Amino acid sequence: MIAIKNLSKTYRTEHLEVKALDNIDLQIEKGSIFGIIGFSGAGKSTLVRCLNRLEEPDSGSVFIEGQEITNLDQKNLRLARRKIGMIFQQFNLFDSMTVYENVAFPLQVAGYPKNQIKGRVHEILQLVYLTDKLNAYPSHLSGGQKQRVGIARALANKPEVLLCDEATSALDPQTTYSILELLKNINEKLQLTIVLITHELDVLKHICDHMAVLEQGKIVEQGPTEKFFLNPESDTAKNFVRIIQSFQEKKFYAGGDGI
Ligand SMILES: Nc1ncnc2c1ncn2[C@@H]1O[C@H](COP(=O)(O)OP(=O)(O)OP(=O)(O)O)[C@@H](O)[C@H]1O
Repeated sequence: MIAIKNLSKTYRTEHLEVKALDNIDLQIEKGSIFGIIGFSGAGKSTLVRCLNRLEEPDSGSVFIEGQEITNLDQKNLRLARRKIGMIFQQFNLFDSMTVYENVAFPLQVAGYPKNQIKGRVHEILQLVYLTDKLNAYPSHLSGGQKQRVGIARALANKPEVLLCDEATSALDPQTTYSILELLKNINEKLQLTIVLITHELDVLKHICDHMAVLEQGKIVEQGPTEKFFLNPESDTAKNFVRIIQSFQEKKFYAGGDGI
C-alpha cells in the first residue's frame, strides 16, 4: 500500500510562490491501478514525483509498503527507489544505448552479475514483447516500442510500484490502447501497484480501478473510477465529464460512434 500523509510542496522563485501540493492525504491499495487526474498545473507531476522524491516535499510523509520514503537518507533512498519504477511521457531512454543496454542499466547499477542480468533482461523483454528489438537503438523504434522499453527498464529491478507520468500522452490512440493493455497485463501478472497521472479520461476509464481528482494542489474527490463518471462531485470532475459528454454529442450529431 502507498500512504501519503499531509504532503505539501511549494515552489519558490525570486518573484513567485506556487503551492503545488496542499496537505495531500491519500491511500492507494496494493495491486490497484490508481489514476490521478487534474487540469494543467493542478500538481499531478509534483505529486507523483514526490512519491520517489525526484521532487522533495516540504512536509508530510510517504510510506510505500510500510517503509517511510520521506525520512530516508540518500543511500537508503537509492535502495528504496529500486522498488519504485517510473515511466515518462518522453520515455527518457539513453539514445546511445541499445534496447538491451537500456534495460540492463538499472541492474548493472544495482550490482547484479552479468549472467543474471542477461537472464533478467531477456525475461523482461519477453513480458513487453520486444525480444526482436534487443540490439536496436531507440531512434529506430516507434513511440509505442520506446515506451515498452521504458516499461521494461522500470520493471527490471522487480519493483512493487510503477509510477506513470503522462506515459501515453505522446502516443496515438491505438498505441495508447496497446500500452494500457500491457500495463493491465503486468498489473495482473506481477500484482504491481500502478499510479498513473493523466489528463485523458479515456485512459482512466480504460484501466484505473480507483482515482483521485487534483485541483490547485488539493485532492477534491477520490473513489472508484466508476463513481467519477456516474456521479462527479468536484468542479474539476464535473468539467471533465461535461467536456467528454459534449464531445460525444458532437460526434453523434456528425454521425460518428462517439468515443
Ligand atoms: N520547478 C518548478 N518551479 C516553479 N514552479 C513549478 C515548478 N514545477 C512546477 N511548478 C508549478 O507548480 C504547479 C504544479 O505543477 P505540476 O507540473 O505538478 O502540475 P501538473 O498538474 O502536472 O500540470 P501539467 O498537466 O501541465 O503537467 C504549477 O503551477 C507549476 O507552474
